[in-house]
Amino acid sequence: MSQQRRARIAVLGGGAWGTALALTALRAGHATTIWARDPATVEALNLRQENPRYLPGIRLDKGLVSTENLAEALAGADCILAVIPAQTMRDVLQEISGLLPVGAPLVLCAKGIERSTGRLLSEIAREILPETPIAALSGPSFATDVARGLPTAVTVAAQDPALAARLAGLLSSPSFRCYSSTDLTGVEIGGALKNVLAIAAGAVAGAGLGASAQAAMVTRGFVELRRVGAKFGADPETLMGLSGLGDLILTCGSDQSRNFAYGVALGRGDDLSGLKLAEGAATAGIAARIARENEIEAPIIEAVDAILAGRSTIREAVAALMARPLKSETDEDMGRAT
Ligand SMILES: NC(=O)C1=CN([C@@H]2O[C@H](COP(=O)(O)OP(=O)(O)OC[C@H]3O[C@@H](n4cnc5c(N)ncnc54)[C@H](O)[C@@H]3O)[C@@H](O)[C@H]2O)C=CC1
Ligand SMILES: O=C(CO)COP(=O)(O)O
Repeated sequence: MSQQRRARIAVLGGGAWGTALALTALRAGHATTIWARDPATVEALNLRQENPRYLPGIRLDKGLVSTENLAEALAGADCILAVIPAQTMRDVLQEISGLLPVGAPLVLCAKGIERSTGRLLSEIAREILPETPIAALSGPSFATDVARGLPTAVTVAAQDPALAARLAGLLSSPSFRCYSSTDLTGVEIGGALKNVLAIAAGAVAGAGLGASAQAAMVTRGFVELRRVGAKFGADPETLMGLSGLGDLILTCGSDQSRNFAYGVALGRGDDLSGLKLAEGAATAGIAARIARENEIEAPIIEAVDAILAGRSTIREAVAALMARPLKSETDEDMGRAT
């Protein structure tokens, strides 16, 4: 679908990804307002075309508007992008309930599972905003790459195919290509779990266990992602796409990934305080619990949880993974087999 008319886009969150997505919306020709709660960020965005706290060193395009006032950001919006950390999504959705223009879709752009409930972000959104059309945007996309206008492709998913296609058209621009999907669950699961697996891959790298171990960890981690996805009813093809395998490839091998960097620090035994947002650290525990409760074999996700909770060291976890009973590589309980 081609690009659509000039719309009003409200972006909730003035962090790295919120700013980058606001730039894509602007470049797609839309009037774009960022709601940020930090006054210094609002001022920097409005007056200096920069976001020194979250996107240092990147000069932003002219035309972005930012406000601390939620009602002002949402007034007249045709589409809202929610770009705050997954664990804060519920609070922010509660704050915006009552302020949303009727019929305007909400696009969830965070990657995670709610730690306290095990809910996907779309489930939380439906619970709090039952009248609002819900979508999700996910895929391999570092904020700095997107902000710099480097070519990027993502998936925009909504259960309603017309909505998914409309949003993909709305948000696409020459450097930002959105594919549409109706597999909202699959797109969300891929984005949430790849963060946990990026921590695992980073930990292997940080502990100096070698590139071969890292490749094995990512590959077997992907098997776990597909198993969990199958349980949630995700389409296996979605998980092979941008929001699953694509994002896993990106984040499991690049220091640009905050989750990978978090894993590297973990593997080296460095101090973890002061590191940037690593959503996988918040999702690991609940993902492991979901796997256990549904009798899904997910030893890597469980190992990340155990390491983060201090129940295991990385070397113990890797030794345990290597000592698991031998089995067929393809004899798996996944979408393909169920
Ligand atoms: N940075 C990236 O390259 C990408 C990030 N994402 C996802 O986007 C989400 C946000 O990530 P980033 O923007 O990169 O994080 P960030 O750490 O750069 O920014 C987070 C923003 O959320 C705000 N925030 C935090 N708690 C809040 C609350 N309770 N109420 C309102 N605002 C709050 C912060 O003030 C900040 O503006 C995450 O789920 C991440 O996985 C997805 C794709 C790419
Ligand atoms: O999700 C991302 C890229 O697609 C960003 O990854 P990190 O949150 O690990 O930096």
